[in-house]
Amino acid sequence: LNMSSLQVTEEVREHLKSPIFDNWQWEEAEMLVLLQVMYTDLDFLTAFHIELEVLQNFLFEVYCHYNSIPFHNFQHCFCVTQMMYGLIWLTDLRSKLGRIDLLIMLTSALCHDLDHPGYNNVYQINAQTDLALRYNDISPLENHHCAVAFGILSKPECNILKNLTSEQYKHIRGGMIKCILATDMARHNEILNKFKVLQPVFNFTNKDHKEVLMKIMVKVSDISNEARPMAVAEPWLDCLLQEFFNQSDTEKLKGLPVTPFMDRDKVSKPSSQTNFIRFVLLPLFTELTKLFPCLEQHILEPVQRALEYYSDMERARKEEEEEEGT
Ligand SMILES: COc1ccc(NC(=O)[C@H](C)Nc2nc3c(cnn3-c3ccccc3C)c(=O)[nH]2)cc1
Ligand SMILES: [Zn+2]
Repeated sequence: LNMSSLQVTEEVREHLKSPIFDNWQWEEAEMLVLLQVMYTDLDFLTAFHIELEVLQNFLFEVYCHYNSIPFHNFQHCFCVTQMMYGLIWLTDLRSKLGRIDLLIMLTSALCHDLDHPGYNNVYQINAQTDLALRYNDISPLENHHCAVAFGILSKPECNILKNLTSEQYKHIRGGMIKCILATDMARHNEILNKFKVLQPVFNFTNKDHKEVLMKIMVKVSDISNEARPMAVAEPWLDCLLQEFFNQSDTEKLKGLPVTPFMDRDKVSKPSSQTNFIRFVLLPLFTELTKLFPCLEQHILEPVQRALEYYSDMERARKEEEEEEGT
């Protein structure tokens, strides 16, 4: 895999900074080069003395540790990292946070679902898997993703952090652990409520304020598919439901409890998505937009359009059912 082969045009570099970037147009090998562009364009290589070859080894090793499953695969990793990259430029975070915090956010996005098995925490705990056993039922997946990330970084040829001071390394390790563990949706309300308290009085020099914002930015990037054009977002929902249905099929086979919004006999795509957008996405994106008003047009409005799209679909389906019922 010759990473420097693909010459990235200026136009692609600019497009890479926008939330309308379409992942479905790109091969995985090209995505690896685009990830390399993100690290170089944010000046991480010069700032942290990262050798290009070590970055390429790191990115390739990350690529190898994502599994070929319907949703939580390397394409999802790329989307989340690309959204994080876009948000950093759109909000001009480079002028508000230190470069080391940007490195934490981008690398957390890149690593946040490493080696995801396609079965969520509820399954891990109910099925008493090795991961649930190892992590005592406490965010088993997110603990695993983070441990795999630092397993990769422990290899000298992949260690992009090797030329940092021990102070810097401690700060990055602590930040990545907090940000990756924050992607457990069971903690969604805990983290959003903390941000809601801080947002009106947000202080970019306050350590605790910055920590909550970094967690929110990784969370927003992680579940942001619906902020992309519908042609890009809708296939992601099909992939997600495929993975959820695989899990609920397995749970039924094993006699384990089945999560309602994962049950292929119960889930309707439009109604589950309207609920998700209304009760999870919009409150989260609205709060972040209060801190960065420029995000209104880039992520809030697309999500509001997505809500209308799925609400119309839901209404049409209901009318069809009523006609069939008569
Ligand atoms: C509070 O914890 C929750 C809340 C909602 C959901 N998921 C849903 O409501 C449904 C299945 N929809 C949904 N879920 C989504 C999306 C993006 N990521 N994502 C997702 C994927 C895996 C685990 C959790 C979530 C939220 C999306 O666009 N839609 C899953 C966990
Ligand atoms: Zn994810």
